[in-house]
Amino acid sequence: MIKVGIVGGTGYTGVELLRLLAVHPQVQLTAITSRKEDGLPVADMYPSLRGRVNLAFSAPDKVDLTQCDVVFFATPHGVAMEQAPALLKAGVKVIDLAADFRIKDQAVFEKTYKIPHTAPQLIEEAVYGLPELNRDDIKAAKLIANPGCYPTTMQLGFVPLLKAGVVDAGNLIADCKSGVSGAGRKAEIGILFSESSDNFKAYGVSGHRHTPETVAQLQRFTSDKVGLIFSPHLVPMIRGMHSTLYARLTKEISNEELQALFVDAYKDQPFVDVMPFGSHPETRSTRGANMLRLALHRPDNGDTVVVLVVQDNLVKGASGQAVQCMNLMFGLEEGLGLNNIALLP
Ligand SMILES: NC(=O)C1=CN([C@@H]2O[C@H](COP(=O)(O)OP(=O)(O)OC[C@H]3O[C@@H](n4cnc5c(N)ncnc54)[C@H](OP(=O)(O)O)[C@@H]3O)[C@@H](O)[C@H]2O)C=CC1
Ligand SMILES: CC(=O)N[C@@H](CCC(=O)OP(=O)(O)O)C(=O)O
Repeated sequence: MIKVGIVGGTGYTGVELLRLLAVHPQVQLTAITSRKEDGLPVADMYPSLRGRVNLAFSAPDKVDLTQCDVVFFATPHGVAMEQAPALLKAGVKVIDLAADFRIKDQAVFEKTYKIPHTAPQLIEEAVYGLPELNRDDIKAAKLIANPGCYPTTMQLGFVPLLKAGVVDAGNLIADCKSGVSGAGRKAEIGILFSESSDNFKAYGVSGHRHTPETVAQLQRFTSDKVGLIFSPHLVPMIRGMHSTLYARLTKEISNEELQALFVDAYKDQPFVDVMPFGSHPETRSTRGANMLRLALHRPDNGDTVVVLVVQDNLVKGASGQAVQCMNLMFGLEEGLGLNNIALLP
């Protein structure tokens, strides 16, 4: 059994890890931290875990995380970088759901996140945890930088087009919508029910911290310079993300050939579903499931390809993806504990 620790067990991605790992056949939950809820039984806070998780939250300084085989950090940016060096030295694998190790250029990281990097020596060895594009490196990794939720949709939607060299890499557009749980479980005016329900707004259009992460990753798949306009929106639902991606075609290509690029790219990927050309994927078809679903369109058979991508921001966009990485790191079947079907309706 793999002994698992979770730092930040009370947040949305933390409790989503608990939901997935409580029924994972190869996992023994060993330590779950919270600074505010030290001593509180996990199931008292989350009754859906009654009878499934018998641990209590512990303050981070009261648990010895080196007894774990792997520690997930479901914490704000800047926490994992403080603790990862000692854990790795003790032979513990680390999966960070935050951005501490996602960006290889330290100066870009510090400018984007406005915090100094305290473990720059680990940036190079960290592996970007997107299994569909990095599977072999993840298998050998000791430190995983789990991708952001928006970047997961943008990469899996754009990469087959970039790899094939059929679009203008310098003018990619991503119009994305996230459910409110994407902002985490915290008291903030903008995510109060009365502010975010019956309302719809863009944010971060002049610059969002997921742009540098996404551009750097997309750049690996083309020799042309990548340019990306990314417009995130907050949509009044709890879970779910819908990204509408636009790219200008630069080569003669039929719709069948376009579709074949995606079918080929993802035919062996259990957690990416390429729908028939012209479909309209819904966020609820991924709710609670580790699944990213996409479909291609070509309006009026013109020179723009539109890729519609949906996922659950907390599962394929965060905790499910992290468990997928854990399975690969420990030589387990990639889908272990991740094969449930989305809730419908
Ligand atoms: N929500 C989403 O859809 C996604 C989130 N992410 C990323 O995952 C990470 C977690 O997000 P989310 O679950 O939404 O966040 P939340 O705000 O919901 O939860 C944060 C958790 O971290 C703990 N925590 C906060 N500060 C510290 C600290 N200094 N040391 C130790 N623990 C701390 C909190 O508990 P306590 O204060 O009691 O210690 C809490 O359990 C973030 O980096 C986020 O960007 C990535 C993809 C998607
Ligand atoms: C709705 C909402 O607020 N979403 C978050 C993204 C959540 C996520 O993936 O972010 P990290 O890079 O922080 O891990 C945001 O836009 O900041």
